[in-house]
Amino acid sequence: MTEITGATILLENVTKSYGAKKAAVNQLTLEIPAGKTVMFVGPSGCGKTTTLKMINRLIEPTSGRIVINGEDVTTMNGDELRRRIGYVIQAGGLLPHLTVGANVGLVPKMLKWDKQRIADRTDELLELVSLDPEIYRDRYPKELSGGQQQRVGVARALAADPPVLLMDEPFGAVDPITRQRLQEELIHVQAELHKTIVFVTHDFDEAVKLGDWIVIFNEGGKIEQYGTPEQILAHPANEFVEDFIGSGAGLKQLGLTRVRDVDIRQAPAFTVGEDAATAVAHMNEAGVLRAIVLDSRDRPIGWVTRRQLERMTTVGAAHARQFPVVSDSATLDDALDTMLVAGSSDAAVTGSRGAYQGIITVQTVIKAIDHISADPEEVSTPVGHNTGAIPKLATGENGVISYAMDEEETATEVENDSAPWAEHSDPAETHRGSERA
Ligand SMILES: Nc1ncnc2c1ncn2[C@@H]1O[C@H](COP(=O)(O)OP(=O)(O)OP(=O)(O)O)[C@@H](O)[C@H]1O
Repeated sequence: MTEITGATILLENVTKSYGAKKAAVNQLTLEIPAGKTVMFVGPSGCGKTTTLKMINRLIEPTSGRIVINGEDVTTMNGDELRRRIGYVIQAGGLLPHLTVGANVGLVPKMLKWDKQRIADRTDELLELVSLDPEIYRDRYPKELSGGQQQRVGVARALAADPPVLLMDEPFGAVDPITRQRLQEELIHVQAELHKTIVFVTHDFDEAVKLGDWIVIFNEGGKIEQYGTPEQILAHPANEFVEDFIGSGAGLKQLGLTRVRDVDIRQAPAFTVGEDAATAVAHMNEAGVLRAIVLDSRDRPIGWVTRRQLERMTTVGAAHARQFPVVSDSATLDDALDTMLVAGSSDAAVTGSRGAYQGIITVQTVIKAIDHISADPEEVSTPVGHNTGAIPKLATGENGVISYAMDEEETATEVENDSAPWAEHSDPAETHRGSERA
């Protein structure tokens, strides 16, 4: 079984009123299962950010309770709480006068880790978000692209290994292609780490792509539907949800199938510096006319023809002709898009940390479209409503909570979650002053 390092979050009958106005979030009860990614979507001003920030108490609820892994955190010291919760905002929120390495190592340093441990952790996290530590560790944020800064923001939020990650429109400020890459990387990071991620977005397609669960909010933090992307697309709960999804619901189902779910073809691949004659021999054996060129970290950098290789002594990068690359966590929608934009009928597929997996072709995608099922599996939905009713909670041994309304699976996840929730720290600490409501 995969280890879940995230924590269960329960908002219990939570209300937030700003002054005398109608409540921004009204009597919201919401369960966020451990180790899952839950997306908050809804129209502007419906209370997504308010709800998110009540979880780490950057915004204090007017009433109600917040329970994390069975522990009521509503009245605990807010700074202490935020040290246990990673927080990622748009553009990464990096400190401009600190290097990338120092930004990532900020919280470990505050926790007085020794220098070597901080350096090791920083490099490990930069690798995790696909930034070569040798190249980026000593750069300053302004020397990075928007997408790279955002990756550093994610690395920093993970530095002290918090069980919960709150992400507030983290990819809102980057171009669509970078956004796609960042989304795919987050999927890879989450597949390795199994954090509990709460993610606010304006973009329904992003919610479909990243979410295990999606909460569709209406004004006042009212939950219109809480379900898996498949459930919501196949069975929108009401007109509001239908309107929100928009007209392309059928096409959006393409966004539910990942590259890794379809047939990825193997194609010969050789690393820069390998003996060219041996490579040609392999190609002859396989009966192919072109091969993928990989860098020393197994990442595809382009392709060469057999004829080009015949003129080389070792496989070189110089002649490698670029071609589109998609992650195996990309949706078929994105993969097709990438190939069409590049004018190519195939693309290299990469896995974790950008390593080469094989190739996907337009033909494969078209074939897969025929097999997309419109009938989602039955799964039990976590608790989520605005009636103010609180699920019956029983606190058992070791502060483990169980829900009378809940299914066995969630309760098991809670019990299995032995992550030392109390020992973590918040990498976003230094910028939270400006975020405080
Ligand atoms: N500090 C504040 N003072 C007064 N009202 C506020 C404050 N912050 C938010 N609000 C109001 O609370 C409601 C919910 O705001 P919130 O930022 O949570 O919405 P949102 O769904 O995240 O919106 P968006 O998608 O536009 O970011 C809005 O009506 C907003 O005007």
